[in-house]
Amino acid sequence: MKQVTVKTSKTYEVWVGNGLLDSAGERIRALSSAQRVAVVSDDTVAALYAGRLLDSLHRAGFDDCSLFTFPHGEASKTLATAAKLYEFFAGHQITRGDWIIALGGGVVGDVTGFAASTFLRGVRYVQIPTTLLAQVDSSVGGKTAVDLECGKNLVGTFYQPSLVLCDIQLLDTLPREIFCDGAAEVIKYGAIRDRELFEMTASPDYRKHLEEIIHRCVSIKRDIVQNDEFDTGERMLLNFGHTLAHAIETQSGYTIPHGRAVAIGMVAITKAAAAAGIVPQGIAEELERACWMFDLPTSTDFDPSGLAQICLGDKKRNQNQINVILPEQIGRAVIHPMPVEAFQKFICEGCR
Ligand SMILES: NC(=O)c1ccc[n+]([C@@H]2O[C@H](COP(=O)([O-])OP(=O)(O)OC[C@H]3O[C@@H](n4cnc5c(N)ncnc54)[C@H](O)[C@@H]3O)[C@@H](O)[C@H]2O)c1
Ligand SMILES: O=C(O)C(=O)C[C@@H](O)[C@H](O)[C@H](O)COP(=O)(O)O
Ligand SMILES: [Zn+2]
Repeated sequence: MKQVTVKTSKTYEVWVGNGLLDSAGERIRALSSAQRVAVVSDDTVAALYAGRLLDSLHRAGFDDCSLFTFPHGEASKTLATAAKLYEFFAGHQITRGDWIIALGGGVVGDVTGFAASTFLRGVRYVQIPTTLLAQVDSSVGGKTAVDLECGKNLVGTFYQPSLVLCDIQLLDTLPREIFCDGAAEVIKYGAIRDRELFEMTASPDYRKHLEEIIHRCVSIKRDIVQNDEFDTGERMLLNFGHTLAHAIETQSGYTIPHGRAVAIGMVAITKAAAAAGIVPQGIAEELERACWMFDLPTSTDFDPSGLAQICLGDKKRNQNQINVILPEQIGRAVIHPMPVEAFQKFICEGCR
């Protein structure tokens, strides 16, 4: 079992290990005198794990627990789902003293966090991430969001969870492609901060090192988010590959999963930067090889000028400048500001 303490506007623990789902009730009870708990999940995850979570909550004396589920997938990460959550919380008389639990992947975590941050202007919530992606990345750091048709995560808040429980055993039921989506974010963490992690990712006995890998990613995220909770500087490094990824997801009508889009985004932006002479040759190929180990795609057929246009609506643009994250080497990334016109040319020429 490993533990990471995150000290931001809220201080909280992230636990990484086996068996955390069944002890969730007592761990939450140690922090909370809530009378009511609302659990939010998607249909797939609820069928697998909600029963065990509810049993654990009841054992810990939470007698008034309710469960809301929505259809799985990115298409549910919307204001419409958030609105249903508000009605559900109100209908179950959730108060500011009660707690909300997000049980699921990044979609459940992001939309539940968003609803928790806005319902009654803030109800405490716990993240119990059930995908690799959610355990290494989305459950920590307090970015919450919903998508708009025209762009990814365009509505959201910064609202830290009160506890994060990463139960590695829950990953046993993940289909391989969904596990591999998470590997894209692990590759990102290695590429921006930790060459050893990057190499560990590429090792054949990857699964044996999951606790160590999740712990390393969460620790990197903790360090970055503690320095820049509100994404005005260093935190932008966590966006390596993401501006393009978000454009790809949007262009696909959210049918291309986030992890796959991030894999394409990291490789494409690094290739474009190498072609422009901004980063050394060879890094994109190293990234590409790491992605291929997880059958992650590394290129797209979408028209680059259309993608560049969508990129300009994402969060890394500030007036006439856009911040592009680039790896100078595996293990070290930098924020490279570009004028908007130069960025469009950079994407159109570099991503063909
Ligand atoms: N807030 C952040 O910092 C942050 C960071 C990274 C990604 N994200 C967001 O996370 C989302 C992607 O998350 P994701 O990849 O977890 O997708 P997801 O939540 O859609 O989960 C993927 C699929 O796996 C299923 N699933 C989840 N856990 C399972 C389990 N244990 N066993 C079997 N099936 C399971 C789900 O039902 C779903 O169909 C995107 O919306 C992305 O923008 C947010
Ligand atoms: O926590 C962060 O900061 C990240 O950028 C992590 C990303 O992996 C994640 O996909 C995040 O949701 C992207 O944020 P956005 O602000 O670019 O929407
Ligand atoms: Zn991401």
